[in-house]
Amino acid sequence: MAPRHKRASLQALIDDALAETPPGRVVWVALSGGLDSSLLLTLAAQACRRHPRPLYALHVHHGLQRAADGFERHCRRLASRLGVPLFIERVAVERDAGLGLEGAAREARYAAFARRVASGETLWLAQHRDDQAETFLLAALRGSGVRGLAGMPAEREWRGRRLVRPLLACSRSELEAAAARLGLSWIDDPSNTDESLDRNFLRGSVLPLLQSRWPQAATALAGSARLAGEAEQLLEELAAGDLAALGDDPGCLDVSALLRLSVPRRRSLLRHVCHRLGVPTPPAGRLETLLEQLEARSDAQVRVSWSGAEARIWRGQLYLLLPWDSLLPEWTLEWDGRAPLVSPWGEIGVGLAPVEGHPVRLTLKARQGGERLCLAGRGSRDLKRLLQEAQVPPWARERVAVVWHEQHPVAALLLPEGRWLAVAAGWASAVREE
Ligand SMILES: Nc1ncnc2c1ncn2[C@@H]1O[C@H](COP(=O)(O)OP(=O)(O)OP(=O)(O)O)[C@@H](O)[C@H]1O
Repeated sequence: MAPRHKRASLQALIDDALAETPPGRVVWVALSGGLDSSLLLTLAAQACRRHPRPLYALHVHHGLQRAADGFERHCRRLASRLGVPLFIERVAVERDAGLGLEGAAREARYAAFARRVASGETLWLAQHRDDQAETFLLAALRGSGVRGLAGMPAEREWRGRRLVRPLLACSRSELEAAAARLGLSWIDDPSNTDESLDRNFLRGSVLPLLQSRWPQAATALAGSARLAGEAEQLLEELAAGDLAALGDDPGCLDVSALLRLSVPRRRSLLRHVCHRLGVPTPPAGRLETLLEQLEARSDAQVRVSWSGAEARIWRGQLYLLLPWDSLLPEWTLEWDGRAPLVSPWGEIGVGLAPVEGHPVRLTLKARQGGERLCLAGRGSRDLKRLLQEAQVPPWARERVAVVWHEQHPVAALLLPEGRWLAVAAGWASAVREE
């Protein structure tokens, strides 16, 4: 959807957003029961009469406040009046996840969205311009760079789904006027007036004060968010180009090539690769530590971790990793070489069988040290040497499973990637082999 900066009727906005979804593809509306999403569902239902699409509403019941059942009742009434199938997802919000109650509720909500909305489908959210202005201010008050200041995109890919905010260009007062014209009812969330929460304080006290002096304040702040979004896109393009020049492998970057870039470009590239890999970006302090470590002696082994990810430097390469555990020394698994292999990190689609004859019983064990494999044309080889030859970094060697047939090691498999590192003579592996 091309971003709209000029005034357009609400109906035209919704029609445009709908036109982006091919006929037959499902559109979901995330319905909280508040004014904005009640209006969005109503307008979507009207638009779907003009341009038919399968339309569903999704309400997440957080169960956090007494009012929650009232939201659900309202959503049921509205959806049934509009003839839109409504799905209710009940979630348990993890209060102690260190995200604060609002953050934990958001996590639980998005997890519920991902459960219900299938890959390839579209989910509409009802945030509007004033929400965007608040998001911009919150980001500025945290000292964010352009990525944070860009606020919420009008649309984005999210885990294979499309997230769209068709009302992002509309002000709250436009939406209130439209809801009044349509005679809509909605439920006001009582927690929205609690100004101990930063967003509510901005909404209730700060923005009205700003607008009393600068009536266009919300429009201007949302406009700055849009410009920050464009700047961010340019930075992303630059980082993607830098990554391509470095070999296009986000998991492993050549440190000396990285050092030829300016410091801001290094920073931007590191954030970019974290995004590409789906690992959390390092907080500012950790990122600076990592940048300093890039200049450490090239033979030094470096490890910088942050919540949910870590970076290691080994032999002049920077690796960005999820903090995988090691295999426990006593770990063992029976396997027939054909069924999906259930590793401690999940199922892996690999296979192993004798070149001749029938599948046999195999046992996987954590590497103990001292294993030797008999390789075609090379004879008996120490697995440790083979791992060095395959350039398996030291931390990954803790995740090497050795496949045994009777008393003999016949293959070595890197988990959880499922990469074959060595396969003995007379055996054939399926999927990646090195
Ligand atoms: N419990 C929920 N179930 C489904 N969708 C939700 C829920 N809470 C929020 N959303 C979606 O996320 C958007 C932003 O949430 P936010 O909490 O800012 O809005 P709200 O003030 O609760 O609701 P509204 O935007 O409907 O007035 C909502 O517009 C709605 O599309």
